Formats: sequence, structure tokens, C-alpha cells
Amino acid sequence: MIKKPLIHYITHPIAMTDCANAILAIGGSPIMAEHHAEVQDITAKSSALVVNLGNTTDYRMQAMRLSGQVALEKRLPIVLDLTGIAVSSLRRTFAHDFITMFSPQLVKGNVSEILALLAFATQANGVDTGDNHLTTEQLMKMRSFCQAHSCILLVTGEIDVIVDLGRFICLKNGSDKLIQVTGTGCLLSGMLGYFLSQVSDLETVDAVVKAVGLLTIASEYADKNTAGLGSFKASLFDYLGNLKPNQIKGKILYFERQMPQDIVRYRKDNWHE
Ligand SMILES: Nc1ncnc2c1ncn2[C@@H]1O[C@H](COP(=O)(O)OP(=O)(O)OP(=O)(O)O)[C@@H](O)[C@H]1O
Ligand SMILES: Cc1ncsc1CCO
Repeated sequence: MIKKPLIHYITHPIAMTDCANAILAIGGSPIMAEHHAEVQDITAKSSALVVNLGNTTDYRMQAMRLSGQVALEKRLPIVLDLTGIAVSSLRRTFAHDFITMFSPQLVKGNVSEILALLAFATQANGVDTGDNHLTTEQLMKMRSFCQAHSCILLVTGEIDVIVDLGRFICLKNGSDKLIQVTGTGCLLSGMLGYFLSQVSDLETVDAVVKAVGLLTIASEYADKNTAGLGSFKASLFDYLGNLKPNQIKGKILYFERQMPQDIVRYRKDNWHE
């Protein structure tokens, strides 16, 4: 385990400060560098690379390619956050190329973003999901994608789904205030980079469960203790920094199956919206 791992996160300005603060709160050291003359050196010194397609620019996409190459060579964990790809063919093309070239361990998006990656039609509303339910066919296609690219998919939403080569895991914690504050998904990606930097490849799924569990359980505590969105956000950071593993253990609402139809049923039975 690396003390204060350096997490190189190439991302957009909308949520950059929150992402850095979330990484700090959980014990990492964030760096958001994107200058082409320095990103390779910085990635080489880092313990994980996270790239996020929100509000993208040509400059930032090229920084991601330069860093992706170094991360691949150094076998660092890479997280790709698909922010906005459901409404942008530019981002979709970039995401596919990035996955082919640099083999990220983890590809993350909301339901609309993951469906768009797999060429399904979506009801996306900009960076927000417009889709909630998943079909057996869609889940099967996610599994095939993981097999083809040796990656894990994280589909966020009221019920998060982790897809790997042989199983599906649903995580049901969270607060609906998480979608009323912008950038909580982006902040989760930074946390995922931190948790992946702490484990070997074989433990990637456990690290994803821990990261999602920490954010969503922190959001439940914050929701209980606050009335509005401003104080919710402040409280969320308090809990991210202060929650101890034993306050999370036993609270994660976890459901694992191999068959996609079991996941479709579970999501239908447990969906609140
Ligand atoms: N309706 C909901 N109820 C409870 N938790 C939710 C809900 N929707 C999302 N979450 C949680 O919020 C976090 C962010 O997921 P979301 O799907 O909003 O990401 P996103 O669309 O990428 O976010 P952003 O664009 O704000 O970065 C996840 O941890 C997820 O578990
Ligand atoms: C990138 C971006 N664009 C609008 S809001 C936002 C941050 C959450 O995705």
C-alpha cells in the first residue's frame, strides 16, 4: 500500500477542485496536470491515471493520449470516465480509440453513457442520464465489451452496476442529492483512481466496491444531517474524510449474480424513482 499515492487526474474545470478535494479527503495526493510538455513525467511519477471526457478540448484529449501511453507502459491503473459521450460523437470516437490503445482497467459512466459506448440509442440529457432501466441484451453486451477489452465497466445510477468478465454486482446505497450536485460522478472517478492504486489488478472489483461504497454511504450520512444542497455538499466532504472502514462495513447493499436476467429483475424490484 502506497502512502499518499499521487493520482494524476486529467479532467474538466467544472468539478476539478471537488475532485482534488475528494482525493485528498481519502488519503491521496491529486495532480490535475495537462500541459503536453509535462504530463508524461507526471504520469510516470503517479500511482494511477484518471481521464474524464467532460467539457473536453483537443488539448486535453492529446494530454490524455500522452499520459495514457506512459500509464500503459508502466502498467498503472487507468480509469476512463465517459462524461458526456451520449451526446457527442467526438467523445464516443475518442473513448473507443482510448480504450483500444491504452486498455483502461475501469470504464465508468452513467446508464446513458454506457449505453452510448455500446452503440445503443439513449435518452441522455447532456451529461445527465435519461435512461435508467437495463435489459438482458444490454447487460450481455456490457459483458462482451469487458471480455473484448479486458476491462471492468461501472454503470452509475440509483443502483450502480459493476460488470466484469463473469458476474454482475449491484450496489444500492446513495442519496438522490448526489445527482443534484454537479460532478459527483467525476469525483467518484478520482476516488476510484485512488482505490485502484492500492490494489493489484486481481482486486480491481473490490476496489470499485469500496470507492462506490464510501461515496454513497457518505452521501447517506450527509443527507440525514442536512436540509439543503449546499450543506449536503459540505457534509459529504466531512464524511469522506472521517468515515472509518467499520462505519461502512456491513452497510453496503450488495447483490451479485452471473445471469443478466437476475440483475434486470433486481433493478426493477429495487428501483425507487
Ligand atoms: N437516484 C440516485 N439515488 C442515489 N444515488 C445515486 C442516484 N443517482 C446516482 N447516484 C449515485 O451518485 C454517484 C454519481 O453517479 P451519477 O450517475 O450521477 O454520475 P454522473 O452522471 O457521471 O455524475 P456527474 O455528471 O454529476 O459527474 C454514484 O455513486 C451513484 O451511486
Ligand atoms: C462536464 C460537465 N458539463 C456540465 S456539468 C458537468 C460536470 C458533471 O458531469
